[in-house]
Amino acid sequence: MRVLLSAEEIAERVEALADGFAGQVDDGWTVVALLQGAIPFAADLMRAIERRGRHPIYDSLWLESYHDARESSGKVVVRADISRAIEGRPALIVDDVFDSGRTIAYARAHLMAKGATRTLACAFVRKPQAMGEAIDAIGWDAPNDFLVGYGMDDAGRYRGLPYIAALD
Ligand SMILES: O=P(O)(O)OC[C@H]1O[C@H](OP(=O)(O)OP(=O)(O)O)[C@H](O)[C@@H]1O
Ligand SMILES: Nc1nc2[nH]cnc2c(=O)[nH]1
Repeated sequence: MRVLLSAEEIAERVEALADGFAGQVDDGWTVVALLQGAIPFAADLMRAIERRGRHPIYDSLWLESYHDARESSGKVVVRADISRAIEGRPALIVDDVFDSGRTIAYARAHLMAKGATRTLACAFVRKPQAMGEAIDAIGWDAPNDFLVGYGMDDAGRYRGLPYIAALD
């Protein structure tokens, strides 16, 4: 395992993202974390947003396309939907990694179909193949490795690593 981004570097980047969102994401917004991978990043980002005096609603949407594989199945499946009405509200989608872009594109379409007024999307990590795909904010541009840590898993393992590493 090669460590690529330390816990300290992650924390600095989360604060910078929260600074960027604090002017936009007010109490009328819903923050939607994409399970399972978004959990550590969403927890850090929500706390950073709350520290800036903003109190959006928190919800989560469980989407899956990789299962235990290192390549996307190409098909996004909803395992569990959001728990509150999103109709008439803007949503900030939060995910751990933006790779093909398929998961976030699906989440945007899903929330808009349920009546969200607009979506912003944020992933902590962007992989090279997602360059040019639609995303509103990212924390870090990663190399083209298979990554683990800070929410990212290998068959369910390593999600709790406080740093991001490449698996060789
Ligand atoms: O941009 P993409 O190519 O769609 O890849 C990104 C998605 O891949 C992972 O989800 P996964 O299906 O592995 O579920 P998980 O969140 O439970 O790990 C990750 O959490 C992102 O949601
Ligand atoms: N764990 C993990 N999940 C992903 N989903 C899309 N890209 C990745 C990656 O690099 N690592």
